[in-house]
Amino acid sequence: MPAMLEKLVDQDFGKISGQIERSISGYVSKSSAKGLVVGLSGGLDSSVVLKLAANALLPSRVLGIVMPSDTTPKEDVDHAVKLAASFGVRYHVIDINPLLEKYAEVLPEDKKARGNLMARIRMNILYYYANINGYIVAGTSDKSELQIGYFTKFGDGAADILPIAGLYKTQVRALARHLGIPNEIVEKKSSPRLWLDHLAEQEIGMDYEVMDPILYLLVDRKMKPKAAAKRLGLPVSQVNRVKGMIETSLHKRSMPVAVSSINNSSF
Ligand SMILES: Nc1ncnc2c1ncn2[C@@H]1O[C@H](COP(=O)(O)OP(=O)(O)OC[C@H]2O[C@@H]([n+]3cccc(C(=O)O)c3)[C@H](O)[C@@H]2O)[C@@H](O)[C@H]1O
Ligand SMILES: Nc1ncnc2c1ncn2[C@@H]1O[C@H](COP(=O)(O)OP(=O)(O)OP(=O)(O)O)[C@@H](O)[C@H]1O
Ligand SMILES: [Mg+2]
Repeated sequence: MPAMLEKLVDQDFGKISGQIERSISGYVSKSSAKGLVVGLSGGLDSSVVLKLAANALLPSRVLGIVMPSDTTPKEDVDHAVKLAASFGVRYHVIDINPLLEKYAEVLPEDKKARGNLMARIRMNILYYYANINGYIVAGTSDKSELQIGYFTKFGDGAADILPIAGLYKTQVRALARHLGIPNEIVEKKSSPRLWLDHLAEQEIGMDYEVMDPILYLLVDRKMKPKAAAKRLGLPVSQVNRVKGMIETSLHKRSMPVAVSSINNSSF
């Protein structure tokens, strides 16, 4: 394993999970929320968030929502349901296909927009359950996805708290092992499942094991691409590609821009 990647994943995950769990319970009590709701895909990130939430709060204050579509493999649903049941967390399974079909009756066809619509339908359902229970929504984005904008704006990117926002994908995988998440989930290739055969690393065009050290040097160490490339023994063009993804996705990590220039301070 390359040295920089080894450094990233060689962490005290007992300490890290404890810190995240205290942050979750601290925020939940400060916000007077009765609990947390999280979308369960049967993938790595949501499984880790579920476990951290169940550790941080009583499992009875955590609600998991499994929302398969026609592009969700059955084994993902099985993994999500089994995991929630093993933690004693309540869950609902809601098939979002009828909703997608209704949209398809009035919208033009587009593969990517339909995928993003899935993420936004799921967001609506999570907030519905947050509303009726007095809960808040736990998002599952990790630092890799957040920094390159690999999420649907106002879809899976919409949440009230982001428990694993400080951890790169490779670190989330290592944390999952520490937390005892089943191997069938830990070893699953990351996928948004927004269309058939959709794989994250394929769409991004880079493996997380290569991208995370680049992100670390650019984002945390604030290194210039040339220096980062030299440090990692990679072509500078590869580092620049990651830098480009960070820059073009800035709008996804910011509040909508108030383009009006009206200044009320003179009234
Ligand atoms: N400069 C700018 N300033 C302000 N807003 C800007 C903008 N550029 C685009 N936008 C807006 O952003 C929209 C594009 O963003 P968005 O709608 O998110 O769409 P987009 O970024 O094109 O697609 C979402 C990507 O995230 C991936 N994803 C989604 C969900 C989950 C996961 C996962 O890892 O599980 C991954 C998905 O596979 C896809 O590659 C534009 O239609 C426009 O409305
Ligand atoms: N079928 C689904 N049911 C419920 N929630 C879902 C479903 N698909 C996606 N989500 C929600 O959207 C989030 C983003 O998906 P994403 O694929 O990034 O995460 P993941 O599946 O948990 O992990 P990985 O990124 O490793 O695949 C999920 O963590 C989950 O909260
Ligand atoms: Mg996934």
